[in-house]
Amino acid sequence: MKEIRVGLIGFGTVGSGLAEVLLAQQERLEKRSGLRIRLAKVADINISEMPPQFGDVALTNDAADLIGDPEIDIVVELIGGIQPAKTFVMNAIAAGKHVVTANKALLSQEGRDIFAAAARHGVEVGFEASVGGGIPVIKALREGLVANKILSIMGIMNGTANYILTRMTDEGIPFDEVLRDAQQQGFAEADPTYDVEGIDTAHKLAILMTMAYGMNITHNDIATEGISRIEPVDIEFAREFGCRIKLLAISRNHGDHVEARVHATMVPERHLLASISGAFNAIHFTGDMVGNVLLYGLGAGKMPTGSAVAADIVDIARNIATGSVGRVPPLSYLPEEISDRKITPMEELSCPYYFRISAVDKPGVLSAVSGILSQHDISIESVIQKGRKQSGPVSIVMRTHTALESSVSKALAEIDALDVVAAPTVKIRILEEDE
Ligand SMILES: NC(=O)C1=CN([C@@H]2O[C@H](COP(=O)(O)OP(=O)(O)OC[C@H]3O[C@@H](n4cnc5c(N)ncnc54)[C@H](OP(=O)(O)O)[C@@H]3O)[C@@H](O)[C@H]2O)C=CC1
Ligand SMILES: N[C@@H](CC=O)C(=O)O
Ligand code: NA
Repeated sequence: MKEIRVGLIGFGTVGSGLAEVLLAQQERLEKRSGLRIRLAKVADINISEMPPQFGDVALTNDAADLIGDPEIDIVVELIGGIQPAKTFVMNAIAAGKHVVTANKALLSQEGRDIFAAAARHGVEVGFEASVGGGIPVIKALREGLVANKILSIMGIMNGTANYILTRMTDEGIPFDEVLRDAQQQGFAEADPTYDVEGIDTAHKLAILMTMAYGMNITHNDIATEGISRIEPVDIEFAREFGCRIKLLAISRNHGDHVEARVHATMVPERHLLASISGAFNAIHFTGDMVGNVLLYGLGAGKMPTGSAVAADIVDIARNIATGSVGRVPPLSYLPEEISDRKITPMEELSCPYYFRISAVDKPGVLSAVSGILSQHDISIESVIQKGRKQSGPVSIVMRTHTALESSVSKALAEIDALDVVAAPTVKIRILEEDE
């Protein structure tokens, strides 16, 4: 049986998960591929000894030693971050090795260089684990939906943020405590700001948009807000409005321009995405031929992500064995067909909004606020003002009808400048039930 040798850089959460998947599924993979896929070498800066079940796997602390090893066919990068990950990936490609990575930060920022180098050197780059963890979303988009114009992408793409919001909503656990728990479970990024500020979701949306629309885009082109300003009180008010708060990635293809945004969103309880809990992700595509497709599964964690990395390794191993390397373009479109597209300015977005205004409880405040909103053509659907306080600000909560983002920004700047307003207004966009 032909053997394909894998070299793994980074034996952390996902790296050790991959090693366990390859060991546990060795026979199954042989039956399915006719190949022996062997983890031959691991490079990790801090590990001095491999766990006993991986006793026959060589260990080094120097990634260069693994990349330069002529025995290795596929180099798997699982250290995360931009550098030295990019150097390792580029050196592996230059050495004629195929590469698999779960590193969405790297691909969304440096993907152009990496895919161009891979094409020049005739090697493959697998990145299934970079979006949706264990969910086969990359393969579904690239191969299953190849006969569709993709009209929209919408989803929950960060397990940590969804885990935090779910436990805050269902169990009332404070933000910091749930974040620590997500870190202990290995869901969070090395810098968890990426998870809670929406940056990781923007990395993933950029990768999907490149593949869906054949466009050049990095996460820097995506309007991004996170969940760090969401307080338990917002979760309570969302419940009163019949919604749950989710961190959504939203992109719509308008032909000559495309929408791309990541932000906390109030999702009506009857919407499919409202029921996605914990570290689960759900990614919804609309294709012009197929209609709606929803992919659901664990978006983070050792074994699900290890399973996605293993799937890429098997794909590449099969291509090596059958002499069909490069059969499927990694980004779905031929490289020369990937072009620049205009991104819709955020100011042109229209949707209903939730505002939580912290104001001193004095007569006339509500009319001052409504006056400003009406001057900017923003009409209020409902208002909640709870209790009266002797001192300190109270929350005035409003749900608006559909309003233009640029008008909302101007109105909130005026509202926040009022003497009676004590803190910047919290704004959350609301998804409509049929979106
Ligand atoms: N965790 C998850 O659920 C998911 C993670 N990903 C992505 O997978 C990648 C890996 O994440 P994860 O496994 O969680 O990260 P971890 O931090 O758990 O693992 C990274 C490992 O790489 C080691 N390392 C760091 N620098 C080097 C180096 N220069 N040479 C060799 N080894 C090095 C680290 O050592 P040390 O700890 O000492 O720094 C650590 O053991 C990231 O790109 C992440 O975004 C994708 C999907 C899901
Ligand atoms: N930190 C990420 C890991 C997977 O991509 C997440 O929480 O989703
Ligand atoms: Na995936």
